[in-house]
Amino acid sequence: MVLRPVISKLLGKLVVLASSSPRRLEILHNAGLRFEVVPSWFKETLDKGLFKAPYEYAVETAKQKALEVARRMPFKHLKTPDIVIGADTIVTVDGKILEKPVDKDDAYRMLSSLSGKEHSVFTGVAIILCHEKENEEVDYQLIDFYEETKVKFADLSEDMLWEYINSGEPMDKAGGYGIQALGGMLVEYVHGDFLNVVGFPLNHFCKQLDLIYNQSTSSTDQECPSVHVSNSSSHATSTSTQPPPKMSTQFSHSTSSSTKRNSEPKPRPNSPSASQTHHTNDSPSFSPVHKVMKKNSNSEVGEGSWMLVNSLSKRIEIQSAELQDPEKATLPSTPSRGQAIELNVTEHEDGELKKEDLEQITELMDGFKASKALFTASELCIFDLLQSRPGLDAAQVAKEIKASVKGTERLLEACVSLGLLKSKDGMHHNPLYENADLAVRFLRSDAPFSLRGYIQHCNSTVWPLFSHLESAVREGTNQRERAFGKKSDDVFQDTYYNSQEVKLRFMKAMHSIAKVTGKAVATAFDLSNFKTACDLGGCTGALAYELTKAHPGLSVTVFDLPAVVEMSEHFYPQQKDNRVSFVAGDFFQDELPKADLYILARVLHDWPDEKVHILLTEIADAAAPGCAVLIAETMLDGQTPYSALQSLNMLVQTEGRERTASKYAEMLRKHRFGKTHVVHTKNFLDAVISIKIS
Ligand SMILES: Cc1cn([C@H]2C[C@H](O)[C@@H](COP(=O)(O)OP(=O)(O)OP(=O)(O)O)O2)c(=O)[nH]c1=O
Repeated sequence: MVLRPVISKLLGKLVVLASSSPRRLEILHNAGLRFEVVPSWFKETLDKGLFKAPYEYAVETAKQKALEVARRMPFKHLKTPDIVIGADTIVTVDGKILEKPVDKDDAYRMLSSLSGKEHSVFTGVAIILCHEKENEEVDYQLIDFYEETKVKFADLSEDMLWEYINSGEPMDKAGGYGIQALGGMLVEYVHGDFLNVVGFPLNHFCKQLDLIYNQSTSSTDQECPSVHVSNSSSHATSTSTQPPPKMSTQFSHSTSSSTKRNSEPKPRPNSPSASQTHHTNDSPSFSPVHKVMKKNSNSEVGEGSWMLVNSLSKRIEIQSAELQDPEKATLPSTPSRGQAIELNVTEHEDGELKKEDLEQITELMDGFKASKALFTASELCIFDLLQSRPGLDAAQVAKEIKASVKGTERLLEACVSLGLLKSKDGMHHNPLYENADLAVRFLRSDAPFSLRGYIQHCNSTVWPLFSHLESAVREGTNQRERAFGKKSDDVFQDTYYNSQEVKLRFMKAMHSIAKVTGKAVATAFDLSNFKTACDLGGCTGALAYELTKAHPGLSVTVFDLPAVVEMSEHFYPQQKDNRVSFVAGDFFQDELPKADLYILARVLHDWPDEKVHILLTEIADAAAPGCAVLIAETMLDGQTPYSALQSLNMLVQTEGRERTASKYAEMLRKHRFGKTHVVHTKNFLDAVISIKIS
């Protein structure tokens, strides 16, 4: 069994499947592979128009899914994987690419277009071998391929179609069907790898692994070998980049155009055959990144390695530079950035820009309008009004909120466009409004996870501060004096010791975030070894109550400023959990309560490094060996806008910043904490725990 010899090569390696597909997980698990699952955050929005053949889109998407995880893990998970596997499955018919249907009508459209026809299913696969070097630089070896399987559907009646669609099965599957389940009833024949249709071409994958681990001339443990051109039924073109002088990053790259498994390899009309690829050494290749395949001087076609010069490698060069140290990453010269930026905007032959080309930039430019529409609707209590009285029209809403009909109408329509409200035709086509699911769950005041407090804080405090962002960038300081006329070196003394209304509003904001994130943080790690915890800056106790709920043997002391503690019972008047107590104090001034576990949730990001070290020194002095620190923050990962924008937020509001997990680990190490682990909770916050060593 070709996989058996390969498995032994993979044992002891950290293999990561960058996929949320249960089918892919099952296929690889059943084949005996042991791996971790880290779903990719890559948004599958590559412009299909940039690709000459459908499978190239699948291969590029698979690459980007795998690359995103390979880059993120050192930050988010504090570990570099050895191998990351990404995959993308698409269905093509009549030259169109069918991905997962967006709704039932889309599924109907897809399945109707497949009825009675033979179509192709392509799965692109990317394998990234990560070689971490002693100086923590990471060499990536990129191998990708695709597999095509032909599938023929029977003629499908309308009843059959809708019965299948209403089963719900189509919704998370490319082409809107699952051949391995009910969808099998639609299929007359399959030519090629069945598992490839389900989502992962296992056999082709095994052959690639065999090439990498059993046939390469040098072990992958030492350096990146070029992948040999295989003479099996697949054609493969091996290319490698000359590592850029300052980076040790190397890429070898093979794209194999697979033919049907049991047939003689033969070029197909819509895909490059090996000879075609070799001969097109200067035509723009099919990837959205305009690769120019240049044959280097001494290599013969098909034998040697090809010099791959493209903004893809430049873009990955930017990324691997970030891996070293985000603070020091310097982007290469503008041309490659220019190329990287042009990826999303294509000039068509006649020079006009198509709407979808501008969507991304328009969304960014309009983002602030969407936020302000949400904040305004929340301030005007529109979500609470429509929760108690759904089905009001604009005039009725305007009357209740004492606003103009004209303005209320515009605001309501904007909220509908943002998915916050729903509308349906009333009398004389007069729209009637009600809360959408998002509003019901997060925007009404009495929702269990209401974010209304945080939204009020954003509208009243963050928004005015962000309007001075340019000054904050120029000066490197928060903008409280410009926005509120108050010079404050201590945000909390200022917030908590001025008007009661400001103090309460801020606490409501912190409370709403803690309510939404509390359970994820409280359950991120097994805390059964700890009996007492001290939640420093624990505010209303929202996290403390989640901790005692999740860990029956744990008692939690919330340690916060006197002005906060006196207000905390306002948030839990009926609370009778005697394992949560409140102690007033200032963690920079006063002695910390003794505890086995010290918790810092959204605290350290408020302070500059030097203040963080003062606090960690206090904790290290109070904590005996074996005690722990649990930090809950959004970890900078160079990928998601949320953490980067949060760091801007800290710039305008405080003297603090967001940090990477590895930065927190490094700061903790200086205070004799080690064995640091991080969990990405898929919520606003990630959690880091570290044990006192001495
Ligand atoms: C055609 C076909 C697709 N599929 C599934 C496989 C994939 O899960 C899905 C195609 O969508 P993909 O985007 O390839 O994968 P995914 O979104 O499920 O997971 P991820 O992106 O995180 O890797 O369709 C079937 O399960 N059966 C089928 O017959």
